[in-house]
Amino acid sequence: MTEDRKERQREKYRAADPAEGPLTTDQGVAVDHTDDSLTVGERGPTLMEDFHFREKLTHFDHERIPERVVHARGAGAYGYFEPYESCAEFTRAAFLQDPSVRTPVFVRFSTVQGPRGSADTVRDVRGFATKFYTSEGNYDLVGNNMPVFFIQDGIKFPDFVHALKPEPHNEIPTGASAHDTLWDFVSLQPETMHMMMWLMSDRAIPRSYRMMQGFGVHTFRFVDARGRGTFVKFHWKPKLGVHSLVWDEAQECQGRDPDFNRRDLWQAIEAGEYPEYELGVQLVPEEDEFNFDFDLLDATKIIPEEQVPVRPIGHMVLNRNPDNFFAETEQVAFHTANVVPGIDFTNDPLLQARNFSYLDTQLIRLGGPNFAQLPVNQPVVPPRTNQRDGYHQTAIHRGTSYSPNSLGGGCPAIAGADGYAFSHYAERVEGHKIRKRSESFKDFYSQAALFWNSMSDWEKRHIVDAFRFELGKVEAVHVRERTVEQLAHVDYDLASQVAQGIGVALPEPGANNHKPQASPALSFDNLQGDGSIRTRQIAVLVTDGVDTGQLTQAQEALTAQGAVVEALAPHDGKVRGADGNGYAVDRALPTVASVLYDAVLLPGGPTGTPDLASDSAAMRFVRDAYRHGKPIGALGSGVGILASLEPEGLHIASGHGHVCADRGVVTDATTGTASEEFTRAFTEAIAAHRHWDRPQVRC
Ligand code: HEM
Repeated sequence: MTEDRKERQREKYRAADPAEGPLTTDQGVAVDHTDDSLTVGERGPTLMEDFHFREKLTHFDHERIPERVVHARGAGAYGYFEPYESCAEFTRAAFLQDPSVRTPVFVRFSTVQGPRGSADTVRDVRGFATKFYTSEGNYDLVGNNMPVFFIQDGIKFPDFVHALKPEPHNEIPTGASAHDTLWDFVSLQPETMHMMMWLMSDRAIPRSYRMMQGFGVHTFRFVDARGRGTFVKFHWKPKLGVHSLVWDEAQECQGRDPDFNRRDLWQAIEAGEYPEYELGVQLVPEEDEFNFDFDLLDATKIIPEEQVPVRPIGHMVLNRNPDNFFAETEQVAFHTANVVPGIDFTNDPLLQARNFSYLDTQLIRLGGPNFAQLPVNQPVVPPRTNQRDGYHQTAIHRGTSYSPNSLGGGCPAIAGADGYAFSHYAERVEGHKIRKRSESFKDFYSQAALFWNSMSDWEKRHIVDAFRFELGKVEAVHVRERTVEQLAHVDYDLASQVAQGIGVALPEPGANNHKPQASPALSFDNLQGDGSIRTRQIAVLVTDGVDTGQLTQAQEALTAQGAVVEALAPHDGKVRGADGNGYAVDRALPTVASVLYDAVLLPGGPTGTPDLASDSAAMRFVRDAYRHGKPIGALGSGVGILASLEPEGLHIASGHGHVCADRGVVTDATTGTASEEFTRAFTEAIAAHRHWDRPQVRC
């Protein structure tokens, strides 16, 4: 660990500088003792007059606030956003005008269903909420890692969330969607089908917050300086590519490291590997509003990228971890209605509901109307409002607080219509007051089918497995059957495979008359990123007798490319290399597992590495890495360890050359060095992330 990192480690535990003075009460009175309460004699009762004791306990008793009603578990980071060029052509938003202007941001990633203390790697949507502290006030882009939503109208949100959340009688399951009430709702509300396809895909188990997309979901509106509107959909794309876990691994991760995604984000930023995302927009001129076979106001629909390409307009870098989780990540308050001049709403009924809901819920979650004064929520431009008083008011306002006002300038002036002020887009609307879903919202299956058709074979396999897992946990047989009937409207083959897995009758082919269209941009195969292996976690399994020269060579080659290499051994401390020298172990095998790493390397040694082959944790590590499609490298006698798993079905290519590579397993049994050829082949295997076409292993 570098000195700089060590210092940062120390810094995060440092409460206050002792040189600044002693411990005090809330009133600033110095305390002489904080470990024993004031009692009558050594064994007597505690005295009421111990104000330090009472204050300390009282404050502790009031430390909790309500968690978010959804998206309770999250992780946040600060950073900045820079546009690539001026976007004046379609928006007047100040932070999108000048490439030399950096706008500070705070981002919170989250899961939706589980409580604050639930595990990270559950099957769920991930929130991706960004607060831009712009020169014209705060703009919040409150998105998810999936571009569509479950419902079309926000009035269904309480119903949907009640169905999704743990069931009311026993509060089970935590952080999971595999239960009766959710699937009951889903099977009765077919507008959910498109989103359920996304939720059953690997998008719902991202490898890292740094490796997932983000979407604004709704169609918003850009407004230029002349007041002209353009429809816009927002996309975040991670520089490292889009990568996911596999379900079996995600489940094990929930136990091995419930903080897996949170830790990953934190550690990458601490290591200076700053997550980076490109912001892209799909732009639709207002006159083209009705040129699509779906409604732009329907949040259960995407605009296929092949139809309207995503135009990159800027990038965001996250480069600072918060200092205090509660103060920043917990108290941050995002709101879809926090917009700035140049960005406006559309009549999407889901968006309209959100524009009410966030502020409303934050009034209770953050205890009153003054939470915009919390440091993480404060705009960089000083607010000048007529809002006064209320719980937790920290400002000392002077003067009057009403308008119009003639008594001495106590009230801020109103910016002119041609000033920088926000003025709502002057959309013309008219109609009768009715409760009715638009006919243009009623195609529930075409885009669910589009998503399915866009998947590669391995993605389809994972989706079928996910449906089988989830519905297999549903007790009510009629709910299973009804869901399969819905799936038959999406794709009959999909429905049949699911039906077979969950033991229900095959449905009649659905009235499915959508054209077999695909959008290649939706497949993981086309979202691989820049092909680098930066920040990938590589485990090297070592034991006494290892060839330290070969090990160091491989380690240096991988770290030079930005990968993080950790040596794991059956015990902590050091292993004795074949040359007699000690080699430092990073972690003991019993404390870790393959699910916490992206790839594994087995170096060899002149006398072989028999200890490893007989270590059950090490062998399980290799087996799991193989099952989960992870890259595996082996050198010299390390290849023998892999070979010992061949009877279980693990496949190793054999060839005439030194280096053999097949479906992410890269070996070189003939040499004692990590040659350039080996390193290149292993690096390519890691960059591909996973290798799904391997034969199954028996274990
Ligand atoms: C496109 C659909 C939606 C997306 C992308 C979305 C996204 C998010 C995200 C990312 C958060 C977490 C914010 C944070 O990190 O603090 C959140 C929280 C929340 N969402 Fe949504 N949401 C959607 C739909 C809705 C709807 C329809 C409603 C209600 C009508 C709603 C109500 C809430 C509430 C009440 C919270 C908790 C906010 C807080 O306590 O600060 N959401 N949502």
